[in-house]
Amino acid sequence: MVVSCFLDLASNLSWQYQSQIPLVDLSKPDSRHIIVKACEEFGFFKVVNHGVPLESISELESEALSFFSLPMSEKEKVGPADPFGYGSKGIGPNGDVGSVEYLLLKTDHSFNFHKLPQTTEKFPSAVKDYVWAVRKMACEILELMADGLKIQQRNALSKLLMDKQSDSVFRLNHYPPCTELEEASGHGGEGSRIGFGEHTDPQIISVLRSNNTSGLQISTRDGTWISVPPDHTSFFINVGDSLQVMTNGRFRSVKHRVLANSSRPRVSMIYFGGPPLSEKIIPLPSLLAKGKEESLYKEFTWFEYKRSAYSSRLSDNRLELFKRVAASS
Ligand SMILES: C=C1C[C@]23C[C@@]1(O)CC[C@H]2[C@@]12CC[C@H](O)[C@@](C)(C(=O)O1)[C@H]2[C@@H]3C(=O)O
Ligand SMILES: O=C(O)CCC(=O)C(=O)O
Ligand SMILES: [Fe+2]
Repeated sequence: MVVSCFLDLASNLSWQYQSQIPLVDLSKPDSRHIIVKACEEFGFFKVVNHGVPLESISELESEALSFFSLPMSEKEKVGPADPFGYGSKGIGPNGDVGSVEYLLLKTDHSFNFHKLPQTTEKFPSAVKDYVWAVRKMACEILELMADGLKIQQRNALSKLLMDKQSDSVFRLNHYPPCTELEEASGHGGEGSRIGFGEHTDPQIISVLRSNNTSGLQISTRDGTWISVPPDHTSFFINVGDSLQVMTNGRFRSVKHRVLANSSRPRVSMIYFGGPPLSEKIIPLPSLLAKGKEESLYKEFTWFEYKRSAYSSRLSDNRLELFKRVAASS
């Protein structure tokens, strides 16, 4: 009986990996095991049967497209991104650039949309509904992770996103299409036009959804880049640096990037679930309790990690600074 359950799970897992990207069906009872395996191996997986209403997704996509098609002078009224607001090409404060324009928002709805024209009047409520639904799904996934890791307190991770003080962020990215001229001049080849340079996300969990345009790639453990086939009806989950620390390195934060080589525009919407600023980012006690395992990381708060992240370049390994130096035996 035990053996047959194990075989069922194993054959199920190999099926899940056929497209290289782990696939999690949230309606299936075994999803917690697939989530844990995917977070250990890739720090990344695709989610179907997620329960986020399709109307709320398409409503936001159409509002985002209307925003990005406004004249530059209108978009600049809610810029520059410092870090919140509209930004074009420049990513973060330290000189990183990409073929992308974006709108970066706090999830507390404090962003001032009033400077935008009347045509965008439905934009704030579309963001609000979408963020609410996606946060709910992110919490469900974090609870399945806790189950899969056999952590007794199911909400040990999700409570951080539900906290009123949660420091979560929402980002809309627009990658303009590659022009015929660029394609003719040899652009469009592997790595030639960076939309968003390689990086890991600093938070706990990121929930990404894009239109049907390709571009997203993830790095595997051995450093190979694999392209993520786009699927506008699904979500993609990234393990962030904070979750890597909270699982004491058992889950890995995934390195990813976007190549903007397509002749069609790419629009993506990403919810970055973060803890309150004062939260200590330390391994979950039950993951350390069993054996002699010690934390691989120094103790720090989310505020300290974020401050350090914002003084780093996009591709820096930000966790390196927070690693404990192993005691020599
Ligand atoms: C270069 C940078 C942009 C970033 C802040 C940073 O200094 C390093 C982390 C970057 C990142 C990556 C994930 C998210 O897109 C983001 C909003 C975040 O929290 O960390 C961005 C930051 C940004 O664009 O402000
Ligand atoms: O736009 C995308 O598909 C990914 C962007 C990203 O990784 C980010 O905004 O952190
Ligand atoms: Fe990212």
